[in-house]
Amino acid sequence: VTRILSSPLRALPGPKTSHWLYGNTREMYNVEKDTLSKWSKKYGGTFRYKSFFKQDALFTMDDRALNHVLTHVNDYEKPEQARYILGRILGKGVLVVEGQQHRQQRRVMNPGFGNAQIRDLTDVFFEKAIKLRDTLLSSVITDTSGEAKRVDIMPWLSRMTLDVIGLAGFNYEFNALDMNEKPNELSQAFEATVNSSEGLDRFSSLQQIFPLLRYIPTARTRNTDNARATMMRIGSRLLADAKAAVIASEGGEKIEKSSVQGRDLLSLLVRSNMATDIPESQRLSDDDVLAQVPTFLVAGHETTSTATTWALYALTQAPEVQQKLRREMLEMGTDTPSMDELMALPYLDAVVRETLRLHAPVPTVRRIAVKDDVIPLETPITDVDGNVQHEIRIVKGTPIYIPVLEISRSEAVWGADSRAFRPERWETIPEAAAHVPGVWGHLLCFLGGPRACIGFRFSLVEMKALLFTLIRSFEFELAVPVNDIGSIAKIVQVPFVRSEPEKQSQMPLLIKPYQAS
Ligand code: HEM
Repeated sequence: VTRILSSPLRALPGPKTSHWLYGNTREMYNVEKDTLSKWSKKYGGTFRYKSFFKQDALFTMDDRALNHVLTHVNDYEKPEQARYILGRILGKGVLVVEGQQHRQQRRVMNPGFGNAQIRDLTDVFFEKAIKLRDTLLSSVITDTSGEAKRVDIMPWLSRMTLDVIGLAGFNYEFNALDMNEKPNELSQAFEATVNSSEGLDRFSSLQQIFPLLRYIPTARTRNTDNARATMMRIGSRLLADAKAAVIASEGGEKIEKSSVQGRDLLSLLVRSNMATDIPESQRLSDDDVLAQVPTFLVAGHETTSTATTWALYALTQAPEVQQKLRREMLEMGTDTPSMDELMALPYLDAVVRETLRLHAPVPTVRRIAVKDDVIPLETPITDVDGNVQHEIRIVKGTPIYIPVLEISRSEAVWGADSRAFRPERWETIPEAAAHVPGVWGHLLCFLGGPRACIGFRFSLVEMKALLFTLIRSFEFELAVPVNDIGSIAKIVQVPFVRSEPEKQSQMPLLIKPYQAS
């Protein structure tokens, strides 16, 4: 109560509270209602909202404020509820830990995600993209009459990125694209954990808010525990393999070039952890290394497949862009360009940027202030008493809401047509976008600062390999009227069909093989 009465945010403009327990949080996550855009027009880019139990919280789109929050990682941590849910699935992986532990993990992991390491994985991206293309051609679009076929592309892209993260992440074959294979043990375990955190029921939501309730076991928690045990068992085997391969290669044994072993993220992590420039005290324990296996799965699988799903959707709505992109890529006389050739295609690059600007898979990020602080502002605000404020005082425990997607769709930054899909806009980047504190592309889709997405290069090359392969081989149209497509916030923001809500997420496309005229 004292926190509510003494909150320095009380003088900031902001919406009324709609619920004693949830505050404004439920409206904020309802993407369909476009609430954030309405509120930022009404109250400005920085305003107060109410979090759980009507606690004052800060929403900000201000570059300077965001830069402050994202770079002071010791003062702004992930909310405990988010860490609790992720931690139950991942253990103490890099997505979950904070402070010294996080710095230590990032230090050992960073070398695995460099340009050279991703270059070495490009053949895996193409192998699986081509496998997807061939499976679609041979088993899904079997009609030879040239008629387009309706296909929900989401599960296909999801299988492709699962296969990629398995192989490139820890040298494991999921064979998710194999029509004849049953889902294997690891993919079943992974599905079980994701399903148990998706669409949380009321009791699980309450467990997040009231930690004591977490001690009450439910069917959901038991499922998660079982699935986690399976992931850990298989992960331990993969870790042992990775260690053996690294030791063998240090001993001069040659690893066959066609094998992924030794190039996958887990092996690179093991190698970096053994490197002589890492002091003994800074090395990761086996448990810490193991926790990165489900971390890679959660962080690197649906994110990239969802982004690619939205890219295909956007291309169906801009047929001239789809054609121009296809022309650029067909000019390259190979199915498997090198990473450098792929990354040098200018229009493909603009299409990927424009997709991640309009359809950032992670639309919001939240943080909690762990101490009292003063946040500087680029754009001063006028509070409800008429005072102009150049900085904002906040107290320990204040939630901060970073509206990743709202910022990249903002008219103030991207102009009056900010909600239109127009890759050409990337030829001249507006001045207002230059200061967005993101690690990539003047966007916050991969966040910024020391906790920015470690896998952003990995996902960009993977996404481009997918688009390169699919757009050269197929023509895509939307199978339902465009107004029927909505989006819904799950772990990532996914599309669904409004007239078929029971099917949850899907992206029905009409697909036919491309034939040059
Ligand atoms: C389009 C695809 C992707 C998007 C949009 C994306 C987005 C993000 C975002 C927004 C964060 C910050 C989350 C937060 O701090 O609250 C993040 C963190 C992370 N991402 Fe990605 N990601 C993508 C692909 C990948 C891939 C392919 C991998 C791994 C192979 C990956 C691994 C990670 C990891 C390990 C973190 C935690 C980093 C840390 O806390 O230090 N991501 N990602």
